[in-house]
Amino acid sequence: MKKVTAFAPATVANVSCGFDILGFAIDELGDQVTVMRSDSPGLKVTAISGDGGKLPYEAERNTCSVAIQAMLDQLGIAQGMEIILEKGLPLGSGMGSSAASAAAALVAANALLNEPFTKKELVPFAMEAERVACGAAHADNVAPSILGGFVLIRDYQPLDLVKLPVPAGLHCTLLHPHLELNTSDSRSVLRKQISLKDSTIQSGNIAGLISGLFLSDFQLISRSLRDVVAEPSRALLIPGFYELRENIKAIGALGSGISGSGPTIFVLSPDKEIAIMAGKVSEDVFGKIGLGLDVYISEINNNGAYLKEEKI
Ligand SMILES: Nc1ncnc2c1ncn2[C@@H]1O[C@H](COP(=O)(O)OP(=O)(O)O)[C@@H](O)[C@H]1O
Ligand SMILES: N[C@@H](CCOP(=O)(O)O)C(=O)O
Repeated sequence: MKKVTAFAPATVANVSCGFDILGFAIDELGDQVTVMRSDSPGLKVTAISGDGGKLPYEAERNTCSVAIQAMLDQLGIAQGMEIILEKGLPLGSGMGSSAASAAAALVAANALLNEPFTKKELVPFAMEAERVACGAAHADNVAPSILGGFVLIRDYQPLDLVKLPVPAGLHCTLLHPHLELNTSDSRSVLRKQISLKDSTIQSGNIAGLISGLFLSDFQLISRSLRDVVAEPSRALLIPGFYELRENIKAIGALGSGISGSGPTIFVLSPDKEIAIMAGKVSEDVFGKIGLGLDVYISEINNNGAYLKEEKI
């Protein structure tokens, strides 16, 4: 096999109460990466589209090549490869953009090398790419982008990933106001210490959210979508955030929160109709503020990154 293309989806990290330890994958939106064997040594990013000319071509800085290099280092081989990135995700949006590039690159390169790794084993390589993109090797975007569904990172050392069930009917609305927030900047505004009281509240909510997913209990999910760790500092960077939350609750959505480090806001709904209504309500809120908005409606994507094309 000489050339492989893979797609990896956008993701919602944190899901309110799961800072750095929970994320889920979205349908359709994502990045596509083609990887080709090359006779010349090293990894070369040869084309990038859809990024407005903003992303780096240097192999040490692009998350596609950083992730593949980590994989090759583990295998102890020096296979040369050319990489083409088709960026489908907006940058600095909170939808796991750097993660989707790395996830697609890894799934393609793994296929090119006849699958030496399982999908789960690819996650640590993608985490190295996150370290380069935002300074922290967090897995709550890369794990769901590769594996699909809701993924819990029970521990980082050693990495312990748990795929969680997805209740039937659960829908997500992603509201992307036209602002750019860098993950590293949004991490720098976070408090370094939290109180015992906040730690108790956050633990109760993450346990409640995970129980709600297992029990398909929408009301329990709704009560648990609360974040006292990251949201209080980050919501200040997103105009309309709290007004939107009130309007969303009024239409019967389960709740809303910051997607990853923002500015995108995610809304979880028990069905598609409410998910669509959530988009309409948000257009009003952001229209009043004078901010452009993109709305995406999706079920939870339970499959994650996949191969699109292989050429012998
Ligand atoms: N393929 C890529 N290679 C290198 N940097 C990337 C790539 N894709 C996105 N980035 C950059 O990584 C940084 C962090 O992005 P990311 O963590 O994905 O933010 P978000 O998920 O909020 O869009 C951003 O500055 C973004 O431009
Ligand atoms: N847990 C991370 C998630 C960052 O997600 P992104 O999509 O904004 O990169 C954090 O909260 O910093």
